[in-house]
Amino acid sequence: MTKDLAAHTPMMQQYLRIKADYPHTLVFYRMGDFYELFFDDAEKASRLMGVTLTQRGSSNGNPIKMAGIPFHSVEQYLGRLIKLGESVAICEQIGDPATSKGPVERKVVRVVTPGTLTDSDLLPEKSERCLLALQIAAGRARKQVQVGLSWLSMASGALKLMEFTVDAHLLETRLKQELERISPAEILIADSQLEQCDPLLPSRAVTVPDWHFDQPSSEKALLEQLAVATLDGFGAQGLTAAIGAAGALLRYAQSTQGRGLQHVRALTVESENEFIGLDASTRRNLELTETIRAQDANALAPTLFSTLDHCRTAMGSRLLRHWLHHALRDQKVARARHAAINALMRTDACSGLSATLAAVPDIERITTRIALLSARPRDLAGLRAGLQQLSSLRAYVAMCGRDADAPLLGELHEALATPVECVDLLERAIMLEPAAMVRDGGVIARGYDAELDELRGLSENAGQYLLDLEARERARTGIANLRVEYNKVHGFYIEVTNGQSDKVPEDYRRRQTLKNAERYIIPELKAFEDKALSAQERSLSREKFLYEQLLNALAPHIVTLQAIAHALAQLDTLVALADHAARNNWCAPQLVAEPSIQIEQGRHPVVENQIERFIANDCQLAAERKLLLITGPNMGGKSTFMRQVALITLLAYVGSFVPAASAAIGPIDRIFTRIGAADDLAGGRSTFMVEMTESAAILNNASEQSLVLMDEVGRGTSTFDGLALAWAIAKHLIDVTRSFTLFATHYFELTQLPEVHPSAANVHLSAVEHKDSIVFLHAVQSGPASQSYGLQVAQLAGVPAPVIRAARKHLSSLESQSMQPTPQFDLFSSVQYVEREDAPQASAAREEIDAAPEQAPQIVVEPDPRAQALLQSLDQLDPDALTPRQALEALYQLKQLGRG
Ligand SMILES: Nc1ncnc2c1ncn2[C@@H]1O[C@H](COP(=O)(O)OP(=O)(O)OP(=O)(O)O)[C@@H](O)[C@H]1O
Repeated sequence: MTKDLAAHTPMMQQYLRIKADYPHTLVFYRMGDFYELFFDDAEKASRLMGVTLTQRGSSNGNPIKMAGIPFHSVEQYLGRLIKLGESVAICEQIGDPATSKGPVERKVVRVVTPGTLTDSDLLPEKSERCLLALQIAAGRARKQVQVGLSWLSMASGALKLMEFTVDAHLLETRLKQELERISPAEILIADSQLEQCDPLLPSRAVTVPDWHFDQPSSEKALLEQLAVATLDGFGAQGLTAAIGAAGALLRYAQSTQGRGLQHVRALTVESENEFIGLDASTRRNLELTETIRAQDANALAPTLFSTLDHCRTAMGSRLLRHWLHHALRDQKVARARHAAINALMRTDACSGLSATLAAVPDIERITTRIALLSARPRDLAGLRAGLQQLSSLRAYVAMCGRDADAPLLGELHEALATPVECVDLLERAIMLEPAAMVRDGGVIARGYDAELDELRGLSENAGQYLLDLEARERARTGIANLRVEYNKVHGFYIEVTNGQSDKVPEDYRRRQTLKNAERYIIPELKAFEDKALSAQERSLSREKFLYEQLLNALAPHIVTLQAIAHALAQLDTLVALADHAARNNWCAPQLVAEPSIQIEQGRHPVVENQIERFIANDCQLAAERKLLLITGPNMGGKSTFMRQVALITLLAYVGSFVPAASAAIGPIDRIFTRIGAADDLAGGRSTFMVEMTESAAILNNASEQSLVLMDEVGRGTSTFDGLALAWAIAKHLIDVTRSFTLFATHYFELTQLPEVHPSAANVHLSAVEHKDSIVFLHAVQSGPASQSYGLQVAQLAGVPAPVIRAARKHLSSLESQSMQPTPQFDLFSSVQYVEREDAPQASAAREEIDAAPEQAPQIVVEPDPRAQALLQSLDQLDPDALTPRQALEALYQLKQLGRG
């Protein structure tokens, strides 16, 4: 279409020339009050936005397909397109239609892309949207690759680099892990890397020419951007691949904004081992910020983030989300946060802080918009209001004894000093309640600029002036019905009816003759007209000028404002964590040097708020006890227990208090989970394949300081294969990786492992059978479980009675062939029930103890008449219907029954 430009209308020629620079981007082409899209863009837009596809004449003999949207609703359409991963180039009229020959000059003023958003209407409030550039190079050693990453949150100005070397066959897993952590909204790669990278990336990447990744020019661009002479101060020396990526990233980011990025002033280099490693599936399994079933209706179910997010500012919520995904291995950082939370909880500063923080707007994003000159008047009024809260926030922080016990609060106190000059400027310059748009006027405060005040005075006082003039002229001429008026065509005039025209003075000059009247002008009125007519226009343009000047005057404060925003975010997050800890009775964890995960009375941070009575459980792991084999019935609480241990460990390193009576956690480098059995049909991997891939990653990467959760490994294949694999995996974790491991299984054979491996121990989740049903006690007890209660659980789940009956029949026939038991049945065959005086959950609960392994498998069920009578009596009791006295009597009766 573009080949033969001359054959098109001049307007289409202009469009096609612009479109040629944005072949993969939808071009919103401004035509008066509309943005219009043409040709393929029009078709795509009509499909994606549901707008009508029409035609706009023809060009070069072909009809021009067109779709248009009104300019005032552009944000709404942009929002929809960005959500779908599209980018949009906004092309405005920049020439003056009055003086243009041919089509008005147009230019793309910005490109809106998913990874470079800064508009408050398009950005999610509580999460970051970042742009990431990626470069893969050959590693120094054979079969190794070097990966350079650079990412930028345009909305906050945070620019980061990371570089790592990895064996080529582990590239995919490793890259996925980082991408899941960083979660970029848009990825940039070099043209020549598309083929290699495409299968590794979660979404389609944007490609740019290879030379954009050129290292020397990228380094130069980075030095210029950061206004420094060397990158050494940031620890970025020698990160060639990552620096190349940063260069491409900055170039792209600048081109989308159509201007420099004056808010990108610092660089952070992240190292591979800085954070507690969480791979992609672990982040999901632990439901940190998304539920496992994020795609379906359960998306609204609570996550760790949604449970903890009592933040009062969006900055705090974003930081909390970041902390949950970036727990630092360094215990010092977490300890400082624990101390700050402790100090906040000691006083009643929290409620005052919460209330004050609620009045603070998103200073981080406003600062970015100031830097990009896109801040709106209400952004500035909000910023002013937020900064005015700083002194009272500081006073609350001071109440918490910031120095000795909680140096972090001391640092925040310092960072929250009011930037007096900046606040003063905003107070003087911006009206108390400014208009939404500068173009509407009513933004700059009175007294800020004498010229503006005068112009405003002129247009505001025009009415009074005209009345005064009318009165004066009536008196001077004696014409009682003389009127001073205005119309658009003739401007101001003095109207005198025909009967009075002989009284008209010399200095009146005729402007217009009507049937019954004459209209005149006098020099004074003419002078006023010149001034007044243009006053409003001039006052609007003066305001616009002053506003731009104001944004420039705020530029030197950007770094300070960013620091304040960061301090506010930290304070808000700490207050939210303190608040949650106080409300839910969480404790301060101890981070210790010894290998240990010792949790007393631990709870699941999310589930404890979901159900009425959560049973707390201990977890004891140490150098000499590193693997717990967890058995127990389905629905018994195994997964919940394992997850809660992982979450408590992670929360301790995030710097939060934890849901437990006490917790002592040693150094942790990674947390791995192999939980659930999800098919990866889209990725072409079966349940078992996913299970084994995840297990392989764990066995290859876990260390002595890793925490590993293994849930029913091996169940995706045949019983014997599964058992054999589970056995071998558990042994490897005990002997080779020596990681802290929670290993839930239904294979009874595995419960023998502790006999040969003293660093392994058996625990189980208890349950009791009652009539044909089952009561889960959810308590973790030592020793292996004895029974699966699979049929009872199936019955609870609504499996039809005939199926349950058939299963029961089949089960007994299998059990009677106990000479050749399958391992699965072994688990439930060598049990006997005995009654124990100290059973903790209920006097009628039958505790299981396992028979010695060498005993022949047999089922010895001794129906205990006392227990049955007790259960029956308990069953008949309705606690809600009893008076206290009746309850006491019932208790005596039960006691009596128990004695037999
Ligand atoms: N400690 C607890 N206190 C109270 N309720 C609990 C506790 N742990 C788990 N539950 C409840 O029991 C249900 C089942 O727990 P969970 O999924 O952990 O069992 P499971 O043993 O892993 O089951 P399966 O073997 O079928 O996967 C949970 O949904 C929760 O409501």
